[in-house]
Amino acid sequence: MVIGGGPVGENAAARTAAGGLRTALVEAERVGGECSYWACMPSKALLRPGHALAAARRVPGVPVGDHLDAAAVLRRRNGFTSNWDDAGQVEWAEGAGLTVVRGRGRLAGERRVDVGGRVLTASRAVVVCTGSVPRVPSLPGLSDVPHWTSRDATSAQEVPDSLVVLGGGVVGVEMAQAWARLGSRVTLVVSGPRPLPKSEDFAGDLVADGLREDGVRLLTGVRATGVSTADPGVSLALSDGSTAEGAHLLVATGRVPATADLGLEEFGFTAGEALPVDDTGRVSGVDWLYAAGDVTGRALLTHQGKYQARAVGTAIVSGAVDPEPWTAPVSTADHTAVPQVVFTDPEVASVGRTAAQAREDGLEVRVVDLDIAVAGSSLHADGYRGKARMVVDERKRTLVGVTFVGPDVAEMLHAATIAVVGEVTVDRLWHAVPAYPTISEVWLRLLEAYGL
Ligand SMILES: Cc1cc2nc3c(=O)[nH]c(=O)nc-3n(C[C@H](O)[C@H](O)[C@H](O)COP(=O)(O)OP(=O)(O)OC[C@H]3O[C@@H](n4cnc5c(N)ncnc54)[C@H](O)[C@@H]3O)c2cc1C
Ligand SMILES: NC(=O)c1ccc[n+]([C@@H]2O[C@H](COP(=O)([O-])OP(=O)(O)OC[C@H]3O[C@@H](n4cnc5c(N)ncnc54)[C@H](O)[C@@H]3O)[C@@H](O)[C@H]2O)c1
Repeated sequence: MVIGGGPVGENAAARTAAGGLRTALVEAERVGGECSYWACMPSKALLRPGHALAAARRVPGVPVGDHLDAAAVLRRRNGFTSNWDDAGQVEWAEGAGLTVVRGRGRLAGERRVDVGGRVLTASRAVVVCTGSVPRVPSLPGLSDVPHWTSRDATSAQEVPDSLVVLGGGVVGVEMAQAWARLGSRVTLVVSGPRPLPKSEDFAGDLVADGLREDGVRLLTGVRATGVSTADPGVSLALSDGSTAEGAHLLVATGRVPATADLGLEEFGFTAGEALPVDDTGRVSGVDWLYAAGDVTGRALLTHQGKYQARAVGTAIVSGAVDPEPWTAPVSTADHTAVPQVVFTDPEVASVGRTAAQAREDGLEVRVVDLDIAVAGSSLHADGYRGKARMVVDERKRTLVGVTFVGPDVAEMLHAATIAVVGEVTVDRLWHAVPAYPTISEVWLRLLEAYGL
């Protein structure tokens, strides 16, 4: 039985059903989860038209207007969320052999789950895939002032006249750019020197430049100290004594695992904390309980959660005990090879460790940095600006991290992921010849700069 029918729960359930186990999928809101209705899909649908317009403007000879048709963009976004109707996803789940149970699941003893007073019992395992919820910072006034979370920012049916975004993580930068390009006056408040603090510094700097070019007022190095209502909207007091005002305030300060009200305390776990799991997804100390996705806090990304779900499903079906790393029931890549794309313009596409993380991990590291300036990039856009970094483990001569920043670099990421996961040596990579004239020729330049 799977609690939580987001992308991760769906995948865990489909895997056990395909393995021949009768599988129930318990979902409290919409089958498809946060990703389909208030996260990945609508946010990317809001961003894509702005990227297409910017791309066309960078190539002389393409006749384009100077602004987006916001109503058409919002209509297309509504289509990607099926107007927040999960009938299609339920149909898919039933087609995959799952029994969809509507309601909020709560553990009610060993292998038992209470859904609205009805207790279901799993013969083999229960998998918790309940995702995460927005982290609400303790900010004076915040609880009294209506504000947006990522749900509002991805589902708004009108372009706000102005928007203050608190938090310069992935949600903050993506939503700041999406709404700025749709015509909103956006202020982004970031406590550090640049947005995207978990990425390489140059990534945050280039994204900051992109946001400023789109008219975003970027305030760095300031903390929010309080929130109050203003006419119209919201006023955010800042640590330098100034204020940021807007029609709406988006609080984008991270997420916490959705482990509250799940009956986990009875098994020794703390509500609000991530469920500790091994690499097969088995929850520490409870041999019939598994978890995958955001609720584990391992990597808050749809693709990585789905990878964990495939491992969990395989582990449950096969009953494998202590399987080897890099086998199907084990999500080994979570530790060192997680890919992510930040869908801003410029995009940030990265996998594995940043240079700083690799050094912290005690690796003997060599870093190669380059501007992305090859025939493919100059053909792609006039004035193409981008950077690439390759982090090499000098002992093994393999890549442990790669970051590309620039327009349309997302599709270059999977090659880097294969190199990191496959521990391909730079000497063998030399023989992976990039096609001319593509942006991927930067791979050849990186290897030449390394000394090959
Ligand atoms: C704005 C935004 C944009 C994002 N964009 C991307 C992106 O582009 N790419 C990417 O990889 N990641 C992205 N993410 C992250 C991604 O959304 C999550 O990593 C992903 O949704 C996690 O999937 P999940 O199934 O673990 O959880 P969720 O998608 O949160 O699904 C959990 C499900 O469990 C249900 N549930 C919770 N408690 C119970 C209960 N007790 N009983 C029954 N059901 C319950 C919920 O209703 C929900 O449907 C984004 C996140 C945000 C906020
Ligand atoms: N394209 C994608 O893959 C994508 C897009 C959106 C979200 N996500 C994932 O969803 C998760 C949630 O995203 P997120 O942006 O909410 O979280 P995040 O952890 O990426 O960023 C939150 C940011 O808020 C800042 N912050 C925290 N408290 C603050 C405060 N009081 N004042 C000011 N700043 C504060 C943090 O320093 C951090 O930079 C992330 O793990 C992210 O990877 C992925």
